Amino acid sequence: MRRAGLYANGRWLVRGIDLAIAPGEIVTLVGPNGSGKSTTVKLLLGLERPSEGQVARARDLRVGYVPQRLAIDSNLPLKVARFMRLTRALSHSDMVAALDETGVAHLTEAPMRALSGGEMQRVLIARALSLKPQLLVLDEPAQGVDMAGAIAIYDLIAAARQRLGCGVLLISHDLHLVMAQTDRVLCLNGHVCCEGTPEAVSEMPAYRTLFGGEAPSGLAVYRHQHDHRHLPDGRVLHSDGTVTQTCDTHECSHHHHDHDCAHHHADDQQAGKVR
Ligand SMILES: Nc1ncnc2c1ncn2[C@@H]1O[C@H](COP(=O)(O)OP(=O)(O)OP(=O)(O)O)[C@@H](O)[C@H]1O
Repeated sequence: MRRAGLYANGRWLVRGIDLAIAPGEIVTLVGPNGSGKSTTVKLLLGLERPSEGQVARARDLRVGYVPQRLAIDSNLPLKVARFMRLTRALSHSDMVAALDETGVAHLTEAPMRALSGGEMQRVLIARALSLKPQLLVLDEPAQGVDMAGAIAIYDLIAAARQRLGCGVLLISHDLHLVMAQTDRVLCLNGHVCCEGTPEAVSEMPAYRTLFGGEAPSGLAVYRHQHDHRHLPDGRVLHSDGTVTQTCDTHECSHHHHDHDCAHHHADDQQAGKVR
């Protein structure tokens, strides 16, 4: 989406949102309550029409969506197997494979209302994955799940991304946990207030102002080595000995942060964006 905004009930809910998700990329939206994360997702999925700007999706894009919560009538005797096939035809073996991928194949015959919070999330993710989505959208998938469970959920999302090569858009409040599995973070507060790799964003003043004490100080998620360093004259020395004028990473090249990109370019090499 380009410069997308939504105006409703006399105010802008979000404005000026630039967001693109590449196949195989995990993008996470973080931001305080009411900052427009769900609204951004609705715009992206076409559930809301932008009041300004553009939103475009690939034609016939298969989107797997994991909603924030599911209202199930607790009196309804709905089994997991039935729930998985409620809205679309799915062979038994595909259903079991999807449940197996998220570690809940043993619950196929269990009633939905008996599931724990973590099991419910895994069933919802399995249902989204059974579509073989090209884009997987998850609204707080580890909500109400303890820390070990949340880490496991983010790990299985990363594994699914690897297997399917799908793009992933996550909404999350688990700043520390989700960041280890994220290529790029957008911090929202009605607009995109900062953006970049998790390491870069966690150090940005705008992010730290928004999240205050909640913000992890210096993330322990340095998954990749710095592969280049900035020479005193501003040029960039790469690990293979070549020298270029700029680091030319995504986060350094395309936008308007008032930060010095030299400090914020840790790991775009993984995403194939360097040079
Ligand atoms: N259809 C709508 N009409 C008017 N206002 C809306 C509508 N949908 C959401 N809002 C308002 O827009 C703002 C952003 O809401 P949104 O749900 O996108 O935030 P969020 O970042 O997802 O919040 P949370 O973390 O609490 O889920 C809120 O103030 C909300 O009350």
